[in-house]
Amino acid sequence: MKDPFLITKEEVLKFLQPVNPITHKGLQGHAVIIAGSYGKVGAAVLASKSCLKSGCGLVTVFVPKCGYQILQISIPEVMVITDENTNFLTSIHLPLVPQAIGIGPGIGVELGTQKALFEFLRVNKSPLVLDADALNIMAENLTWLELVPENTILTPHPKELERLIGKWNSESEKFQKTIAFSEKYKVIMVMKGAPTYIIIKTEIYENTTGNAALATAGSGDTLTGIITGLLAQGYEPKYAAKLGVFLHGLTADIALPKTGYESFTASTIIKYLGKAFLSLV
Ligand SMILES: NC(=O)C1=CN([C@@H]2O[C@H](COP(=O)(O)OP(=O)(O)OC[C@H]3O[C@@H](n4cnc5c(N)ncnc54)[C@H](O)[C@@H]3O)[C@@H](O)[C@H]2O)[C@@H](O)CC1
Ligand SMILES: Nc1ncnc2c1ncn2[C@@H]1O[C@H](COP(=O)(O)OP(=O)(O)O)[C@@H](O)[C@H]1O
Ligand SMILES: [Mg+2]
Repeated sequence: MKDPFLITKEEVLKFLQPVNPITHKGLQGHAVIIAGSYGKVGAAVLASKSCLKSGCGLVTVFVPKCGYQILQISIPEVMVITDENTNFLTSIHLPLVPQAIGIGPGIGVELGTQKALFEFLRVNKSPLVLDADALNIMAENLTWLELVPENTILTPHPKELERLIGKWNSESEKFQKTIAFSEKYKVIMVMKGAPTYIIIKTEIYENTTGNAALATAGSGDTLTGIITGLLAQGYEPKYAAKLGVFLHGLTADIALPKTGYESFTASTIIKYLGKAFLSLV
């Protein structure tokens, strides 16, 4: 295995985009988050809130009908479109072409949702982040990966990674298989963990931020929102992935002295995103 490149503050400062003083929401990117099902609407709330707080101009969330009021009340800044179905997604139609889409947190693996994901992938042209149940569905239908745009970002945790690439017998085999997967499907693999690695074809990047406080429900859902928000702002996929994991980890490093490991939650990631951005400039 090649030595990984480190994702450090110095590295991310090379491609961090400055904010244009005369920008407006229409220039800051419109992101869509497709997430949630009955009992897991929280995943949609966390992903869309973190997406907005990554600097994106407009965020629309697509949820089953059961998520409508929850979203509208918990995040008034986010626009909501609902599926025709009540408890899970069955038909994903967007009345806009967004600059980026994040799909998967909390959507479940119902047959109707699987069909909806396939139809969505057939027509979608926007840059994409695939997470959670979108990955679980794709793992059973690997040929669908031929439908995704080049450099689509996949964000598996170790179990999701195993579902995608199969079991491994050693760390080096895990990397070999992930590299082969990234090359075969022309996708960026964010191998979440402690630490998180990003695989782009044969290149390996190792994140230098983050700590065990991130081992909490919804932590990955917020990462999906952050990376999608950065993609929508025009970051190239490789930079959106690197900056996203760096900022996500940084929130935990900044918050830890105040929250301790125990009381840090996914909402704390969102709360500290501003401080993470500020610590870069
Ligand atoms: N508030 C919410 O609505 C939440 C919704 N969630 C959604 O719930 C669905 C199920 O996701 P889960 O990830 O819980 O279920 P999975 O079945 O995909 O993953 C859980 C399994 O993965 C293993 N695993 C996870 N991280 C690991 C690590 N770092 N090292 C080794 N093993 C690891 C666990 O031990 C467990 O066996 C997803 O759609 C997800 O987005 C979760 O994100 C939790 C919060
Ligand atoms: N011990 C740890 N140290 C650093 N980061 C961690 C640790 N445990 C989990 N994380 C991070 O937290 C996130 C967990 O994602 P995931 O398992 O998808 O959560 P969820 O599905 O509940 O939202 C990943 O970004 C992972 O890298
Ligand atoms: Mg997850």
